[in-house]
Amino acid sequence: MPYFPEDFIFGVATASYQIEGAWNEDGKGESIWDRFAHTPGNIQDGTTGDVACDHYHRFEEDVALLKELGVDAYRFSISWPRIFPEGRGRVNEKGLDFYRSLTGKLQEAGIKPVVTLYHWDLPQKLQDKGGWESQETVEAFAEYARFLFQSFAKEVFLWITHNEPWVVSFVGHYEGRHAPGKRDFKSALQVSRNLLLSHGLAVQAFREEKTLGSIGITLNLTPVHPFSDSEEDILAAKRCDGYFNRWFLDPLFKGEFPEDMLLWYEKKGFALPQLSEEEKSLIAQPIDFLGINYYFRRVVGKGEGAIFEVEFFNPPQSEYTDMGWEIYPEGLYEIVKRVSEEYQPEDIYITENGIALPDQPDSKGRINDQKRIDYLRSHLLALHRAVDEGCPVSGYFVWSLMDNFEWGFGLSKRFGLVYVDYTTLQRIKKASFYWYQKVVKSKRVD
Ligand SMILES: OC[C@@H]1[C@@H](O)[C@H](O)[C@@H](O)c2nc(CNc3ccccc3)cn21
Repeated sequence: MPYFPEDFIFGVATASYQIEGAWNEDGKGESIWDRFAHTPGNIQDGTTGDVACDHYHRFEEDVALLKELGVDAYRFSISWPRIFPEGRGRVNEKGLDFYRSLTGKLQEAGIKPVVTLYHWDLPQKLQDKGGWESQETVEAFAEYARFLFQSFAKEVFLWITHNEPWVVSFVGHYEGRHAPGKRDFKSALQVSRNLLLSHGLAVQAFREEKTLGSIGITLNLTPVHPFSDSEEDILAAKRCDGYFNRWFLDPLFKGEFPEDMLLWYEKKGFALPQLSEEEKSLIAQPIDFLGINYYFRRVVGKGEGAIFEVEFFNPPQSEYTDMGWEIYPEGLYEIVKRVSEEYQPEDIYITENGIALPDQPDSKGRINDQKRIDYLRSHLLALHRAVDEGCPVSGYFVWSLMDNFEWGFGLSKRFGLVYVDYTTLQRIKKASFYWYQKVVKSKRVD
């Protein structure tokens, strides 16, 4: 029976724009996701995060759910425009008070706060001045981070500078499916560079402020498998591994963007200015842990697609989630092993893993999400194998505590251990809530 170490951290994760609501209350400034969701056509089901789970007003009820779940830690993000409505300068005290109240309730419940500084809700005022393409946002982020390190100097267990810089860069600035909705590969490359620089400045500030806790960054990593063992499919998989994984792993742990990708982008007309020695050191300064968000793998072959010349495949024999993502638990083992061996991070936390399902209450108001239990079990067993083989993994966070606003899909995709009825905002614990409660309590997966 696989037991996790006694001090292994089990938690759940959320993010500010996805759960808080109160989008324009108590002095909060507009974010790029407020603007993006208010723009017709951007969100598949036409909903917004204006109310979402109304966590801003219901956080005490939600902390009570966390306490009942028995988690060791709770990962949430701070809404930058709730603290600095214009991105920098004037502080919104009521915004700061909300997070002080939240961390206070967590402390009372014996739950460790894990804070993500940036989970995609950039102040719109900064976007109006170029957003992540601009040096001003890099500097503003460093100020925002330093302010939070000073304001929560002792309360936070883990600090995560950025959630998934790959998504911010390429889904937000190339694919255009996320805010700010740009479709410009050159912008996406510039954004990825600035996100890394801002991460480095934040880590520097963390060390200077002598803040308690640990600091790291969270990447969404996906194993990339070639569709066949043909030379061209293997090369296509290598290109995708560079695009999805090594583009951020290499600068963070080796101080350089991957050479093969720089050459490929240059060949495609996207020359990126070299990082200076100072920039390389800033980005690659030591961090205390790497956060990994794992959901699925990718299977690719040679294709005619514009920049990457790849085609994606969905293996017919696999099962898929409500997001259309393949269920591939071994991928969690693979990515942890690969990152541990190739990049030697000090520590690893699985900061997100979960599944979207078309959950609905039955005639008795219960939600029997057995498929979510099966997904979480299989991924925890895969993770346990990596831990058993000596990989430095110290914790695991389910995405998500409760159903929430799923970005471009709106409220239609449900990832929660707790169901949210968006007409009444009632929370209903799913079967997976009670299953995970037992795992957290026993540190055992059966
Ligand atoms: O989609 C589920 C979650 C999402 O709600 C979180 O805010 C975000 O951190 C998150 N990242 C992924 C995995 N990566 C990803 C890949 C392509 C598009 C968007 C996200 C899944 N999720």
